[in-house]
Amino acid sequence: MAAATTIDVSRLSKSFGQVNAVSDLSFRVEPGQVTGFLGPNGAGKTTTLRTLLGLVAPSSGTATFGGVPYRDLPDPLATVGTALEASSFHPGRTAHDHLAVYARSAGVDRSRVDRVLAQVGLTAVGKRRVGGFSLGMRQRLGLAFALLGDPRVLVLDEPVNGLDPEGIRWIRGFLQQLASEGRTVLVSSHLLSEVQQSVDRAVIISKGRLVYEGTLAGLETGTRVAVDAPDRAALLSALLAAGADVQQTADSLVVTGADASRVGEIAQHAGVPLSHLAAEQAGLEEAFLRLVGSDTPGSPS
Ligand SMILES: Nc1ncnc2c1ncn2[C@@H]1O[C@H](COP(=O)(O)OP(=O)(O)OP(=O)(O)O)[C@@H](O)[C@H]1O
Repeated sequence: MAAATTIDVSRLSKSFGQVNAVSDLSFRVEPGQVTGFLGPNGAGKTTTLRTLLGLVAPSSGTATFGGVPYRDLPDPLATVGTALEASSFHPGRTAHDHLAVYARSAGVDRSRVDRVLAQVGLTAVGKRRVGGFSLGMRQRLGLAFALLGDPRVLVLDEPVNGLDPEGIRWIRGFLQQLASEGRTVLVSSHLLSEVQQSVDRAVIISKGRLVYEGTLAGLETGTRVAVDAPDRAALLSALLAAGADVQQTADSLVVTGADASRVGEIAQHAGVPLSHLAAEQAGLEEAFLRLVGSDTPGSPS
């Protein structure tokens, strides 16, 4: 059995009535890296994370820590730290009290409270009521909460949401530090741009299904080829007949999923002389939007 420091999602499906929130989803998250769990709003990220943490029962499949469901972990707090909802703190309590109450009920040493407040940069405001905290401060408190049991695995739902640019810079270093200590760090976000500086690997889902798992660099190397011919219609039908994925722009045809030499070959085979053939690097954001579909809420159209 794999160690309880990996996250293993295997053939996971979850339906709410007619809605298939997650469909046959499989991926693995390894220690020592920050992994982004990405997809547009409604893609199924929260449902997956809630299933992983035993808060939602799967319709089928499993979501475990090295094969062990959350509820069966021998020492869950020392194994997994979670931050699922940044705003669910009682406004009348101080940050310190929140953590102290939780530490006591969980049997965590009280000295951890000051330690985690310092780790997330909240020492100076630890005695202030949470009701006056900004969203960014509540996000930091959520992270402190997740770290209380000094867990080997961190599952963080949208921790960057609401942070200002300085907060985003801070969390980047913070997450990388946790990963460099050998921890497993899974961070969800609906915006690639929010986390692209922070993550080493990405698991991308759309409409409940896996659309990409790998490094961000690998996502970026998806090349596209701009191609044109005096007889563009003949070129288009040759490419389509060869099964290429072709889009038409004002300037040329754009082929994805085939390299320039293959596109040249198709044209030559069809006897279509070319006027233009160039490989272009698709940008990260563009590759992401292509994977998740252009109906992403809030995405530039
Ligand atoms: N308890 C529920 N009852 C009914 N439908 C639900 C429930 N929870 C989630 N859904 C539906 O499942 C789908 C996936 O939702 P989910 O919250 O997992 O997506 P998400 O990727 O986390 O999105 P967001 O970033 O907006 O939280 C959506 O269509 C949502 O409306």
